[in-house]
Amino acid sequence: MSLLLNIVDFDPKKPKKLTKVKDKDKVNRDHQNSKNGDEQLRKAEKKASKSKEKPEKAAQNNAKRKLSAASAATESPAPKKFRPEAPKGTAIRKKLSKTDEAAAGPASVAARAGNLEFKSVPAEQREKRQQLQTQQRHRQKTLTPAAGPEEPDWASVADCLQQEVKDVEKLFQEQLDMETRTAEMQNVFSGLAIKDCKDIHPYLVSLLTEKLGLEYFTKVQAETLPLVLAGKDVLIKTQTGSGKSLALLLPLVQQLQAVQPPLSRSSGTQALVLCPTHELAEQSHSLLQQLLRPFVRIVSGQLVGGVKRKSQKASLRRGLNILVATPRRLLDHLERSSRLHLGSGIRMLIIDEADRLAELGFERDVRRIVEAVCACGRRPQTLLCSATLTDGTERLAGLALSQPSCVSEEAALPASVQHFVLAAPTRMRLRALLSALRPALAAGHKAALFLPTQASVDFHHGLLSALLSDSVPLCRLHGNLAHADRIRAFREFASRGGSGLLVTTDVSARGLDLSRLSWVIQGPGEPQLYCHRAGRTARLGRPGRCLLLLDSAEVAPYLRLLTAPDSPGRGLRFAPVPAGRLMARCCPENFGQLTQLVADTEQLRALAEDAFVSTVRARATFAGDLRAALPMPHLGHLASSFCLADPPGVIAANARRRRHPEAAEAAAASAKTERRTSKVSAGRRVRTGGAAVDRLSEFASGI
Ligand SMILES: Nc1ncnc2c1ncn2[C@@H]1O[C@H](COP(=O)(O)OP(=O)(O)OP(=O)(O)O)[C@@H](O)[C@H]1O
Repeated sequence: MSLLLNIVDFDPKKPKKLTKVKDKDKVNRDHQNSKNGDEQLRKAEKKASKSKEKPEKAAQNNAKRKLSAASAATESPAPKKFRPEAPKGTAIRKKLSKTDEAAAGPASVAARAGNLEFKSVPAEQREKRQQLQTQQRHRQKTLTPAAGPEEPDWASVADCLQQEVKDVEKLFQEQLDMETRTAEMQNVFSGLAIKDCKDIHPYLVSLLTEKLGLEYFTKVQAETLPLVLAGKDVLIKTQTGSGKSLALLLPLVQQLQAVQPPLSRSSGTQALVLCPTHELAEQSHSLLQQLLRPFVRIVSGQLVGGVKRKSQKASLRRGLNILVATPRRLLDHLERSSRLHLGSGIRMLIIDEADRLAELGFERDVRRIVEAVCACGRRPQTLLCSATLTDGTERLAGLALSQPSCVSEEAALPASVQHFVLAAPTRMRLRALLSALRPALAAGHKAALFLPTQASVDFHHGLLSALLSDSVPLCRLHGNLAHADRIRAFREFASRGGSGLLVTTDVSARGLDLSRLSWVIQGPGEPQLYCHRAGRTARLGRPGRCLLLLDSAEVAPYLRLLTAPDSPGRGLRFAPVPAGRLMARCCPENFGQLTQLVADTEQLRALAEDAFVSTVRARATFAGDLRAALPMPHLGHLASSFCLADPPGVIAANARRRRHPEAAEAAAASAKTERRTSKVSAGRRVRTGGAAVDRLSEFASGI
C-alpha cells in the first residue's frame, strides 16, 4: 500500500525518492522474509503441540469426519464443484471444426471472434506454444534447460549438463595431477622471474626464491609491485588464488625496510593490515613474519578478538611497527589503550577482503579507523583488495582510496575449477553427501564441506566423525569456537598434505589458502558465495573440483541464477553427477539406519535438531532472486536431511527448550492455562452466550 501511495506521489524529477522507497520496501520485505523462518517453525510447533496434546481427540475427530462424510454421501448428493462459466467466445470456438479453421484461416477466426470481443489464438502461435511446452517437458526430464531467447548464456550450461559424468568412480578416484597443469598455471603467472627483479631488496629476492621456493611473480604481483613502489593507492580485484596476499605484503615490507633512519620498535606503528576474520589475520601475519625474517628490527603483531587484551597491550607497549588486525579489536584498543596512536605516522594501510569486511558489517568501523589514521592530516598510501566488487567494496574504496590505480580481472574464478552438480531429493541429501565424500576421501583427496550455519557444522562434524573411517582426519571450523581452537583447526588443515575433511561455515570461504584442497562441496547460496567457496580449490592455476548439492527441483532455477550474465558465476559449466548410481555404490547406510543412529545418540540428536532449526532460519533469510529460485523446502523433508524422524514442530520445540529452558517452562505453563481457559470458555459459550465468552476471552488474554 505504501508503495502504491508513493508511486502516485511520484515526481519524475526526483527518481531517487522512488528508488529509496522501493529499497525501503525491499528491506521491509527482506526483514519479513527473515521472520518467516521463525514463523514457519512456530506454526509447525503449534501444529505439533496440538497433535501431541490430543492424539485420541484427533483420532476421534477423524473418525467423526469420516462418519459425517459417509452420512452426507448417503443423505444428499455431493455439492457440485464450482466451475467458472466459460466466455461465450469459447463455446463458439469449440464449435468451429478444425477443418473450418484451416479453410477459413486464422484471420477469419479472429474476425468472427472479434464480433464477440474475443480474440482467437492464431494456429501458428498455438503450434509454437505447443512446441515450447514439449521442449520444456523435455528439458525438465533431462535436467538441461535449453537456451531461451532471453537467456543466451544458459545454452553453454545446458551443453555441459548433457555430458553426464559416465564413470562415477573415475570422477573421484582419478588422482589430480597437481603439478603438470602448466597451461592453466601460465594464465596466472607473469613472465617476470623473481630473481631478475631489481625493484626489491636482494634479501627479499633470495628469501622468495631460496626459502619459499618461488620462481616467477604472478600477474597480479607483477602489476601491483611497481604501482605501490611508485606511491600510488591501488585497488586489486582479481580471481581467487592468484597471489593477492604476497602482492599486498611484499611491497609493504620493501617500503618499510627502505625507511631512513631504519625502523625499530621505538618508531611506533607504521602500517596497518585490516582483515575480516581471525584466520585471515593469522594467515597474513604468518606470511608477513616470513617476509620480515631478513629485517629483524621491523616488528609485527596481531590484534584480533578472542585473545586477552592484556597480552596485546603488553606487545603494544613494547612497540609494533606493523599491526595485522580485525577492525573491532583495533578500535577497542584505540579507544581504551593509551599505547596505540594511529595518527602520528601510519605510512601504509592495507584493507584485505574488503567485500567480506563490508558484508560482516565492519564498514562503520573501517570508516572510523580511516578517520583515526588520517587525523594528523596525512593520508597513508592505501591498498584495497577484494575478489569481487560489491556495493560495500565500492563504498569502502571511495572512503579509503585516493585516485587509485586498478589491477583487475574479469573472472572471479580460475578456469581450472571443474564444476559438478549432484541433484538429490532434500530428504536424501545426507546420503548423497556421504556417497560423494567417501570415494573422494578414500582416493586421498583433501576436501572442504561448506555449510550455512554453525549448528549445521557441529552436527555434520559429529555424524561424519561417527560414519567415516578413523583414518580420515576431520576438522571443524566456525566463528563460535574459541580463538585457539579456530586457529589450531585452520593451521592443522591448511598444512595437511594428504586426505582430510574440513567441515566449516563461510568463515573459511574468503581468502584462506587451504593448501592443495582438491574438492569443495557446498549447498546453494548467494552466487558470490559460491565463487568464494569454490575459490578455495584450484589455487594458482592448479586443478580443483567443486560439487554443488541441490534438491532436484532447485537445479534449473539455481543454475540459471548462478550463471546469469550479471552474476560472478557467469559462464560456469556444470556437469551432473548421477546421484542414484553414486548413492547405490557409495552409501551402504539406508535412511532408517542413519535416523536410528541419530535417534539413539542423545548428543547427536540435539545437534541435529539445532542444525535443522538454524538451517530453516538461514533459508528464510534468502531474499530477492535467490528466494525465488530457492523457496523453502518441505520442512519434513528438511528434517529428514538431518536424519530426524520427528515432525518439524516437535524438533523446533525441543530445540527451543534446550536453548531457553526457563522460557520453555513458562511457555508450557501459559499454554496450559490457555487450554484450561479455552475449555472453560467453550463450556460457558454453551451456557452463557456470546457476551460472557467475550469477557472471558478478554480476561484470558490478560493472563
Ligand atoms: N609468485 C608465486 N609463486 C608461487 N606461489 C605463489 C606465488 N605467490 C603466491 N603463491 C602461493 O599461491 C597461493 C595462493 O595465494 P593467495 O592466498 O595470496 O591468493 P589470493 O589471491 O589472496 O586468494 P583469495 O582470492 O582466495 O584471497 C598461496 O599458497 C601462495 O603461497
